[in-house]
Amino acid sequence: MSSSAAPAPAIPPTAAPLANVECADGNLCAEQFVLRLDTLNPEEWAYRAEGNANICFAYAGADSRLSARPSARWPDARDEQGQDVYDPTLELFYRNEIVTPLLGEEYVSRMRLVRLDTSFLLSLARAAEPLRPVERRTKEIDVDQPYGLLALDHAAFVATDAQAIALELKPKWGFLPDPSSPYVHAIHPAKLHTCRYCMHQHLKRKQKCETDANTAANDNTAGWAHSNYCPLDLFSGSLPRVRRALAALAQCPQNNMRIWVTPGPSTAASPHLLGASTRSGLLAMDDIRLAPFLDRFLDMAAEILVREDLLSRLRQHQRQLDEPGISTILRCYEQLREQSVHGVRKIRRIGSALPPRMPSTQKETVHVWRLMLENYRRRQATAVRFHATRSQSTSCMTRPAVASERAGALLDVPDLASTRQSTDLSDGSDRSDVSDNVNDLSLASSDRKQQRLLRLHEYLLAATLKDCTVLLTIGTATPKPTPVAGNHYLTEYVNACTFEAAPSVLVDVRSPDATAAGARHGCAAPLQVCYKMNVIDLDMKPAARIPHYYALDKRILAAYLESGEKRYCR
Ligand SMILES: O=P(O)(O)O[C@@H]1[C@@H](OP(=O)(O)O)[C@H](OP(=O)(O)O)[C@H](O)[C@H](OP(=O)(O)O)[C@H]1OP(=O)(O)O
Ligand SMILES: Nc1ncnc2c1ncn2[C@@H]1O[C@H](COP(=O)(O)OP(=O)(O)OP(=O)(O)O)[C@@H](O)[C@H]1O
Repeated sequence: MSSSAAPAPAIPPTAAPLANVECADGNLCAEQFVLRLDTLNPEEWAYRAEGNANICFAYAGADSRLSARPSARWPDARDEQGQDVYDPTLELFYRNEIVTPLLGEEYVSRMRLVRLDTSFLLSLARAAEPLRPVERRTKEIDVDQPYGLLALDHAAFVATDAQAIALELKPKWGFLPDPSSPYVHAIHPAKLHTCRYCMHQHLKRKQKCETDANTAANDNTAGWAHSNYCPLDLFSGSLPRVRRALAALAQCPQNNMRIWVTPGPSTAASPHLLGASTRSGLLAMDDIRLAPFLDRFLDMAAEILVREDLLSRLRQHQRQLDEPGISTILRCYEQLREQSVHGVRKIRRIGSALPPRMPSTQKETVHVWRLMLENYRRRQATAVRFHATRSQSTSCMTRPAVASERAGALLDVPDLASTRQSTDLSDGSDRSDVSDNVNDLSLASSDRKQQRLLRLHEYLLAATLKDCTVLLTIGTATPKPTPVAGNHYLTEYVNACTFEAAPSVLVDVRSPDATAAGARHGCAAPLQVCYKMNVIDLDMKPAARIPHYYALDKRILAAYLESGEKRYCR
């Protein structure tokens, strides 16, 4: 049990969007984000789930007025040789200012920082340990984290008692590289027809075999099932293909699909959706209680995924931000690191200058991210204009001519592609380190090194989008958000979020597919459902991970080529 000195600030129910407020020194003010929870009681928080970097606890207190259950999450101890210092204010900045504008406020809900203390975290860690997946227990929960992130529970409806089933999807990489990209020569031909996920399956299988061999398992492929899921199906926008993707995931979910159930009072329609009253929580895909309604549920989910724009946005940004490919980005990274070493003394002399090297302070990081977004958007706008012009006037252009014109029009960037092989990328002597300043990093700048920095950050943003998770929560009743009364310490947060971002939408699933599914289950009438979709796990990926990405990419490709499979994902 912990208590902090300051009282909880009131959050008005219609709070203005949580802006990133900068202090006079230009850094982000942590206090602007912080929600002080005076009475954090470990007994009110139950272990929910964890990933590779974060652990999530859900509110499980007895206060029935709080029908929404916010979840607190924070990263566990990280192992990036000190390069990866977790800065929660920076994480919120990144989420609010960089990711949200691309994915849309309707899909990314706001979070608050909460002060945590070690005794609270120790209690949670102790209670969670037996519930944690065995394979994750090699990492300890970091009980020294000063802050956690408070989020709405996206697997449930807020401030209502509506029954809900939540489909958690980790879609991964939804694109193949563009064959007309100016960077295509740096991309292995196999990657033009087989997607990253499908290739990765071979490496995962190999790694599983190696682990089992080390642990002397009898059958070294026991427990491993090769997934038939292809992200290109999920991202295709075509109902049958999306449904096929969900079916493949349901058959072999790996870490890409989970189903959560929130029980609630029965309604006339709910038995069709829920099938059984289930204790709140995770349902195994082979749980017998899931069987009666799984097909129908996935039919509805597929329909909603096709109607909503989220996957299409994710795919578009993944692909465009990833365009140079990891080999090119690795070269940028190496060059920028060299410049960091050579340029640092000169940079200090010019005070507020932002050099074309890896940012080393929060202020520089914020600045680079903002410029990256601006640069990216400008390039997108140029691409749209270019394509519009081309469709009017280039009917007799040859494809290579189009490609090079496109590169010229799109890439105010380095031509990273052509410099990749040249000595320029490994040239660490930098006059420009002295002359570049914050303003010089404007979009019109043709400075290659600055552009490398921005493209590297684009790649890191792509990495976030390639690893995020989508929660689609479906209920049969229309949730009616009502303010929560009372003095519980979470009340204000729940109320603020309920009114800021209660995105539940009523949808009438009347497609032939849904009706057919209804008929199969003895429910021919179309079912009215409400749903909400949210993206979670939008963590910033550290630049220090670039060499790992490169090494992993090589291992994935090698395992795929070694398998002899030749897959054509579309
Ligand atoms: O590189 P990948 O594609 O294997 O992705 C990693 C994920 O592995 P997956 O292939 O989905 O099983 C990995 O997931 P698991 O731990 O395998 O469930 C993490 O999501 C990791 O990100 P982070 O360490 O949490 O920041 C992910 O790392 P990033 O690539 O997002 O940095
Ligand atoms: N706001 C939320 N509502 C409901 N569940 C959540 C929420 N945030 C996190 N979770 C649950 O906690 C799990 C772990 O959180 P998260 O995905 O952020 O961790 P991670 O370490 O970043 O994951 P990964 O290894 O995939 O990168 C999620 O898979 C999800 O089940």
